[in-house]
Amino acid sequence: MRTLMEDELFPSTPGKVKIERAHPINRQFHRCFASTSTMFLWALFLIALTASYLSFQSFVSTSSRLFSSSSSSWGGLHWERQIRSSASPRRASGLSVLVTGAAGFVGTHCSLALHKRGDGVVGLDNFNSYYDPSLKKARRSLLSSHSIFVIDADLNDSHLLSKLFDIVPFSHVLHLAAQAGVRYAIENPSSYVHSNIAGLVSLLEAAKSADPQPAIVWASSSSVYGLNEKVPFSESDRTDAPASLYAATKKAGEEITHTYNHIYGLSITGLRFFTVYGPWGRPDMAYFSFTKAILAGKPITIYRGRDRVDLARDFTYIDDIVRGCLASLDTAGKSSGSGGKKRGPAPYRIFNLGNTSPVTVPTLVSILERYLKVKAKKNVVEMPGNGDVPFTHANITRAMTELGYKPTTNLEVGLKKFVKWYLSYYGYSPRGSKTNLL
Ligand SMILES: O=C(O)[C@H]1O[C@H](OP(=O)(O)OP(=O)(O)OC[C@H]2O[C@@H](n3ccc(=O)[nH]c3=O)[C@H](O)[C@@H]2O)[C@H](O)[C@@H](O)[C@H]1O
Repeated sequence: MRTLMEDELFPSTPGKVKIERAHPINRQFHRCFASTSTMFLWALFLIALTASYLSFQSFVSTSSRLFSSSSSSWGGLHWERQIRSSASPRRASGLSVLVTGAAGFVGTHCSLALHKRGDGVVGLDNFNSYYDPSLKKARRSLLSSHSIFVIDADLNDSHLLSKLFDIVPFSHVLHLAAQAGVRYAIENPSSYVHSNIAGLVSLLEAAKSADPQPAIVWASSSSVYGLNEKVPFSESDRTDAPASLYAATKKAGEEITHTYNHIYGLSITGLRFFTVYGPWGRPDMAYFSFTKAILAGKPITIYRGRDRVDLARDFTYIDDIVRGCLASLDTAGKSSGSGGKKRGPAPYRIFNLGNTSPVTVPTLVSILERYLKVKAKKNVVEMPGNGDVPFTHANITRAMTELGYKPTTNLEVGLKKFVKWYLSYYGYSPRGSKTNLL
């Protein structure tokens, strides 16, 4: 449909317009008027373009503020000096590693282990409020007491990432930053897209353009096996039936990293973690939230599968996972490209990092009851259809062969260490009297 303005400017039938001989001054006036109105239209167009750009920018910065608990600030000579110093290895042929999600559970443990053996480590974390940020800040204090610098910024800040790779020729990235949690995806699906898809691509873009390109080791998840019924789960099993959006974004991550390996020659290692637990763990996970509730005398909800079958997980202790992560970094193989250009093929690997001995959820609860010396108030309900899977069980043959991975901590021993940490961190005295509530 033609608009009024079009009709005014471009008459449909020439015969409709009476052509008058105009006076020269009149003609000039008309020409001038015509060019002024064209300029006016262009000006309008440019204003509209600028306005939409500015509103897009403000949308981007608003959403990144929404996803991050604090506005990040970075830059300056002092800041760059801190980054360089933290990234410098203290041993010959040491690695220089950017750890994303460094104030997270696995990120903190890996950063400490890398630093301990003399590698350089720079951390990145957006300190979002998915779970208590004060725990993340406490982990950061632990890291800074070992001179490990953690930048407070979001993965989607591409300016920051490219600046970081300009300042430091990182040999490796250990990418652990993610929106975790299987069931929370029902409540906040976009947070999974923001971190696990957009954030991942933002990181890979920066890494592929870096010179040198780092090797990437990153956290996928056992959840990619979804409704797979073949046990134990092997890396070659099908992973095209995810049960949650979390699982789907991790599976997408495996495909996305594959394209960056294929097009740009980035060395990629994806690690499928199996329900990792331990000291400094995640408060949203069952072993942690059950501990809090049991000590507070509150009931816990235990999910049960179809036909009253108990759910089971291949719970894997944090120290075993850390060894698997470091072995992955050590054996990663170099990226083949530089500055965005592929120069040859690069490794693409996927490993299960599990414990190979699933334990049921009621057994987990009974171990906690024993260590906490408190009986749990149990509320057993049928597993809701919110993304959970009935069981997980890792085949770790590939990780054993190629990484020398060998888990050594069973759930009994691992939970004992967790409970000891929990009681001391949250201020419970040895005799059981609380000095500081959660
Ligand atoms: O391996 C993974 O890739 C994932 O592991 C972890 O997921 P899950 O294995 O689901 O761990 P977690 O929540 O501790 O529930 C454990 C069991 O307790 C059951 N469960 C849970 C809560 C509850 O209230 N009741 C209950 O019975 C529940 O049904 C389940 O059977 C990570 O959170 C996830 O980020 C991802 O890394």
